[in-house]
Amino acid sequence: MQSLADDVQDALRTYAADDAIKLCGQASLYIIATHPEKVMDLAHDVPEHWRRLFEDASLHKVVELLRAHSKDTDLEPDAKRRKTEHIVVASNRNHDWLQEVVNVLDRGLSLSGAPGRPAIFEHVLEQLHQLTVDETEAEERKSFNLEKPEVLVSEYPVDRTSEPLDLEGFQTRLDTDRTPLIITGAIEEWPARRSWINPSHLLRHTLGGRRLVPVEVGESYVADGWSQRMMPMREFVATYLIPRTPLETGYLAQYDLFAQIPALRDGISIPDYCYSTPPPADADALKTAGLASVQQLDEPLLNAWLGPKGTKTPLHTDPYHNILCQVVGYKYVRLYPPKETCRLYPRGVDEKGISMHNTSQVDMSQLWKDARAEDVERMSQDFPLFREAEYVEGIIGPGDSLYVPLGWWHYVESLSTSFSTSFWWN
Ligand SMILES: O=C(O)CCC(=O)C(=O)O
Ligand SMILES: [Fe+2]
Repeated sequence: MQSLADDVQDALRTYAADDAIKLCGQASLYIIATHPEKVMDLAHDVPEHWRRLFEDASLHKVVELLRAHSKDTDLEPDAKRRKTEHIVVASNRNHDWLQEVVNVLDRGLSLSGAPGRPAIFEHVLEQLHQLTVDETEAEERKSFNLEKPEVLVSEYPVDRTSEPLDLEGFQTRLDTDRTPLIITGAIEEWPARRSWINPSHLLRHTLGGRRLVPVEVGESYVADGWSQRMMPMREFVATYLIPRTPLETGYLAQYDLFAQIPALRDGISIPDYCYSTPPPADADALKTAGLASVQQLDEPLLNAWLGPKGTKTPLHTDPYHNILCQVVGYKYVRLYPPKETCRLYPRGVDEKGISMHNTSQVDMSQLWKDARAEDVERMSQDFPLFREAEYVEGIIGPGDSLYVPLGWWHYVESLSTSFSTSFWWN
């Protein structure tokens, strides 16, 4: 690891003179090199030049850790044994130097956004990938719970395509009909349809599961005790995805995992539908989406949604059209048109002052499956108009893509382990 540390150190030396000195003065170089942790603790949520310092401090810390590790392994005279030792030490999770390095890299990446040195981060991550690619883990031999749910018999099913739909066909439908649609077979060619089924694929492409990912822990984002935590992918997989009955729900939700892990991005592609021209949004749709007019996106916004059976995304709206692609597992979806907003009881501003107008007060999870009479009764007392609201519902399974028009309210609950990708566009 000495040579990787040298690479990073050299790269920092070459560029630091230009950047850090210009932005923050000569002393900053000394400070980030000698006190990287202190700078990293300070540099949250701040202007770019501070994020640049955070970035460089993170890389200096990485140099320190790599050097310390190579000193440890230098005690071992046999170079060949030393090489394998990297992997053995790395697999000893109680003393995992690699995890320490990855923690620093991922914190550096997520908090700074790597504004100045993405290539150095990429280089280090690629080298570490080579080191971990042969590791095997107990989780790798386990599988996800992908059992097929019972068929949903509904009076109000979401429309479903009966034959393949190309961009032109989708555009024609958009021009005539503004309702949700389940499209089958559109993502059959995605490599992700085959690879994401295996926990081993996720672990292999996240440095043996060491990459840190944000996980929402708790029943749903409006439930008491809900929190967000950064944790290694391996911990997320072992604690929340593999057990049939985990102690609590953990959901890697609405997160651009593909920007962080480009190897996963290779498994999918942006559906052509995102390049259609939606009809001008009607006033109801804009109002429910909290918009005066549509803000044009240059490119679709990608998000990963990875979780066990039982994740619940409360009834809400988004200010975009959406193609929600179901890659692995099953989800129940229920959708209400924008004109029903007055029957859906949007929330107000929460205790932290955050606007929750795009989220309904109605707890759908108690109302659709195995609903208890007393919950339904309480709900109709608290929200008397809710029962009258028109909706459509359905189950999306592996290979399905759900079109959610802008401003439509949607509730989503996973019925098995599930991995979906959403593409927000307009
Ligand atoms: O899949 C989910 O849990 C929610 C998806 C969603 O709300 C979205 O893609 O906008
Ligand atoms: Fe959504």
